[in-house]
Amino acid sequence: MILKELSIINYKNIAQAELQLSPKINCFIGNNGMGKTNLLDAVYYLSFCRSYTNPVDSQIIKHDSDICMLQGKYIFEDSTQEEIYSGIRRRQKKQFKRNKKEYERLSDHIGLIPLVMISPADIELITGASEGRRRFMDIAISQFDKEYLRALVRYNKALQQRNALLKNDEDLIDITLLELWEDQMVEDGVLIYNKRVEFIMKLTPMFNDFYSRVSGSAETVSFEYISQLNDGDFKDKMKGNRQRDLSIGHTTVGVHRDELEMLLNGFPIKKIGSQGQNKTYFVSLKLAQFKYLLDTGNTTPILVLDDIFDRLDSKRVEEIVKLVSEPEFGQIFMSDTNRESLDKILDRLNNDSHIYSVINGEINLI
Ligand SMILES: Nc1ncnc2c1ncn2[C@@H]1O[C@H](COP(=O)(O)OP(=O)(O)OP(=O)(O)O)[C@@H](O)[C@H]1O
Repeated sequence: MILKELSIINYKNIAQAELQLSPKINCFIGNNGMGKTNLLDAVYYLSFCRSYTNPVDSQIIKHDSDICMLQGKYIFEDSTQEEIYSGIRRRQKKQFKRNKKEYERLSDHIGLIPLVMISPADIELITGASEGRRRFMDIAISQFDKEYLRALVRYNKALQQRNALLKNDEDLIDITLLELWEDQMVEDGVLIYNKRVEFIMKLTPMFNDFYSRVSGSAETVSFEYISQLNDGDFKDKMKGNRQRDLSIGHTTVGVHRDELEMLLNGFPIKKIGSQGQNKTYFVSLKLAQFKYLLDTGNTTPILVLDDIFDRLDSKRVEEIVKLVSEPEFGQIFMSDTNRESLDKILDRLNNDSHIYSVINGEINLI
């Protein structure tokens, strides 16, 4: 599937843009702070109903405006078209429409326009808290598995409710209600766990393959899915921890505590990775996510590469360029600050490409 036309009004510093996009490569060039990431973020928004960089909708509306609008026209492999619209007003519920019809739930949209974004902010996957690594799994799986997304929404709600009960005085807690939320958490938690196990199992060889191709096999990498559900029954654990949870005031067992341990040459990459190795790691992880989505879904996802070549040596850049120019990669959006380096990359890609300049939020085809 490709994004054929994109219209933007008041998205961050982009006051207005109307773009007819290339089905293959779209490059956005400009100096720092000009709006390249904002443009790529708008493309991301139309897939996920939220910004990649800022979860607060009111902050994505251009500073001096009250309304922001995004519209994308997509064409699928079987020639069907989808028109996706989002309107965001300050202090109002956002509108999100598919072919002029408003979604009842935003989660219904997730997966329709699969997309993988690779950005410098992904360093958080390595250096940040475990929440970011769980979100990586959740976003990746939710794009092709509605059952997973629904279970995740129910699990999080049940967790919130259980935690709210646990904050009460122990004598005042309604145990029947507590058990009700626990049963819900167990039912959905087991489903989430099983799907995460399967996802990681299939993702691992793809990740290893990408990493060794990009790095020229210079390092060995791995990751491990760590969950309290790896051993023992979740229901028993939940019951066994109840007294402890009551005294602490929150739930200490469940898939909301899962972790993805990332290793480089057998050591935690968080502690020993160089900037280039970290970048190679998360780029390979995201490329593996792309491949997984491609193999699982029924349309080629959009790939968005925000400023990813910085801090990589020329050999690694060349390998990534070679990889994404393979036919299985479909439409690509990328940004860079340097026209010369981008030209070299495009020469090698030898593809149908559009190059745009981005200056203070104005976007023009060069
Ligand atoms: N809601 C908003 N309204 C107006 N401008 C905004 C808003 N949010 C962010 N900006 C502006 O957008 C600019 C940042 O744009 P962006 O992150 O896209 O830059 P970039 O071209 O990717 O730069 P870099 O090369 O440094 O990554 C900043 O000048 C910032 O002030």
